[in-house]
Amino acid sequence: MCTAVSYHTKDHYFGRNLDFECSYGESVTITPRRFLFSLPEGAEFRTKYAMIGMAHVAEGTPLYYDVVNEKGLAMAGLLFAGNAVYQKRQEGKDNIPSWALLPWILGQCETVAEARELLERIAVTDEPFSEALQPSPMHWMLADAAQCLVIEQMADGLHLYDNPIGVLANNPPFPFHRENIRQYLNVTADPAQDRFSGQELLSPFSRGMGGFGLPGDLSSASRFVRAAFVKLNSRSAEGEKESVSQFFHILGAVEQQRGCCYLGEGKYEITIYSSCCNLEKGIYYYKTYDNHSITAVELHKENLDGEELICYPLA
Ligand SMILES: C[C@H](CCC(=O)NCCS(=O)(=O)O)[C@H]1CC[C@H]2[C@@H]3CC[C@@H]4C[C@H](O)CC[C@]4(C)[C@H]3C[C@H](O)[C@]12C
Repeated sequence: MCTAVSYHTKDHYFGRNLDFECSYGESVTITPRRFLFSLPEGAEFRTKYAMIGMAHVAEGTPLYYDVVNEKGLAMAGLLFAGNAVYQKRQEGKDNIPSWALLPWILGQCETVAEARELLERIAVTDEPFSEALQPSPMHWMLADAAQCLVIEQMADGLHLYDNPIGVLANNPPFPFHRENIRQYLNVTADPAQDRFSGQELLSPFSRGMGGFGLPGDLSSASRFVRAAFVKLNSRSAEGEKESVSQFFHILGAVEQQRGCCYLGEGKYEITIYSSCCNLEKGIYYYKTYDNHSITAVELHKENLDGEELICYPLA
């Protein structure tokens, strides 16, 4: 499971929890401008914008999980098992394998609006990165300071959904989450009132009872609602420190503690890392399951016109 969030104070923030039973060997990875990506069938593309995010680097290629570019456009991939159906190569389309979608979009777009145009011409193909790295079934959240979009490549085509809530989890498809959240309209951060009898017969015995009914479990439908409630009610000061701190608290509302989600064979799903990126400043903050100190890597402190990927192993 995973949860992605976009959040605004004075600046704009984007990040995610990566929930899984094992790590793939990832590092904070900076791709400089004009980096060459090789695609199947001898195709290739060169990026225009530098980017920073969490990636597994294979054969010199960054395979991003979540990433932001120097223009403040951010994107994250979340598992979408059984619903993602990638396409065969198509004549007259930009054939982009699922593993290359993030750098394809962030390498050349400044905004969600620009990305939308690229996506009209794209076929997200089922070509694997390698024999060992087969395509993961994913859907994606894409955001800039102004907009948020969900991208789902399914059997019936490519779907783009405006996402004013600015949250994404896993299955089912986004329209389910958009409907499901409407069941929670009565949940409030305000003190509970006796709507039950309508005559002040009953009174709350605790603070927080206005939130009664907010789902507490780890299913993706529940994480979507809980992350949305916490994010939409979130109050923090405008500064960088307060905003980043608050952002990690939003993600903390949907984090996974080892033991609570059993997968069989002695395996448990946990929040492997949580990330938060300042879109304006290009700073990538993260913490891991066993290191709760926040580590930051700054895009603009690196040479973005270099040739090589820059990788920071996780602290
Ligand atoms: C497992 C993670 C999602 C966690 C998640 O969402 N868990 C919900 C489970 S549930 O939905 O609740 O059941 C996802 C998120 C990003 C993925 C990598 C993306 C690049 C690359 C793409 C290649 O094609 C295959 C290898 C590759 C390294 C990928 C491995 C793996 O797939 C990663 C880490």
